[in-house]
Amino acid sequence: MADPLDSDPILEFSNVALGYGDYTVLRDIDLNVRRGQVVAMMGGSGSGKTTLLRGATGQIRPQRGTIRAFGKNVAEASGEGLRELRQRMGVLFQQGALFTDLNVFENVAFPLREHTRVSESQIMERVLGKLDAVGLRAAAHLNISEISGGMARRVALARAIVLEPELLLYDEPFAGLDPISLGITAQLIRKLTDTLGCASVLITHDVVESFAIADRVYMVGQGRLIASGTPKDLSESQDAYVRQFLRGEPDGPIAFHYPATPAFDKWLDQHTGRS
Ligand SMILES: Nc1ncnc2c1ncn2[C@@H]1O[C@H](COP(=O)(O)OP(=O)(O)OP(=O)(O)O)[C@@H](O)[C@H]1O
Repeated sequence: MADPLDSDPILEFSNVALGYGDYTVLRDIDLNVRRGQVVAMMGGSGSGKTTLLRGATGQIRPQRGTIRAFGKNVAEASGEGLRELRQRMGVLFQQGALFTDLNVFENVAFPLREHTRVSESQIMERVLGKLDAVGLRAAAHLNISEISGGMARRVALARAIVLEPELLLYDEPFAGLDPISLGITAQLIRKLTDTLGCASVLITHDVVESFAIADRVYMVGQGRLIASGTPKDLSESQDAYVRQFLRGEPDGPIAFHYPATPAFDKWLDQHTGRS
């Protein structure tokens, strides 16, 4: 197999700043994700992980720099171009919002019915194939109210991969899972990345599970990229932020207090009459 490092990046951030209005959440971000890789984006609460994901999908435009997906500038894509880019990405949100009025099979079939014109027999084959990949082939007929939270996560995963995306983006895939479901989900993400030959980006707090499957880890904090490398590189890092995060220590450079912003100062002025 070709070395994935020789291939063009599927997702690439070059000197990117991202934020909302005139508030910059993250600056100077350089990262890339290649075919076959599982990449974990880590950082404390509010450090900007979801903001990175929004940048990758084109939901927000960078304040500076360039974000490319499949070689195309995401910020310049609109209309049909953006739809096409998004079809090549499977996004799995934390609340995998399944349609409760559809059964498991129809939930997974939904993107195929919506975006393709494949025949019913092909839909049957593809949907059962994807449900099989997540271990839920025999749950196809169940209603959403009849499945557990962990199973719902896997149904959402089957739905995210049914169009065979080249890039899978997961927002907190391990949040709220019991230890067994957590391990299963992590191994599933690794296996699907390998068998589909896609790339997976995980936004996560979970050090143990993501380090077990990631090829590369990016850690954000204090408004920038704090560290990047293999899980081993990060485990051996002497950086105080990285060490505090990995060890879950309460004391260190990761601030407990949410930082004051110009928007907060303005709000406070308006509400206290402070000038
Ligand atoms: N739509 C928005 N408008 C303005 N500010 C926002 C918006 N969404 C997020 N932010 C701010 O951006 C910063 C980063 O938020 P983000 O959701 O990216 O963090 P996160 O690392 O994903 O956090 P968590 O792990 O707690 O989900 C926070 O300060 C947040 O208040």
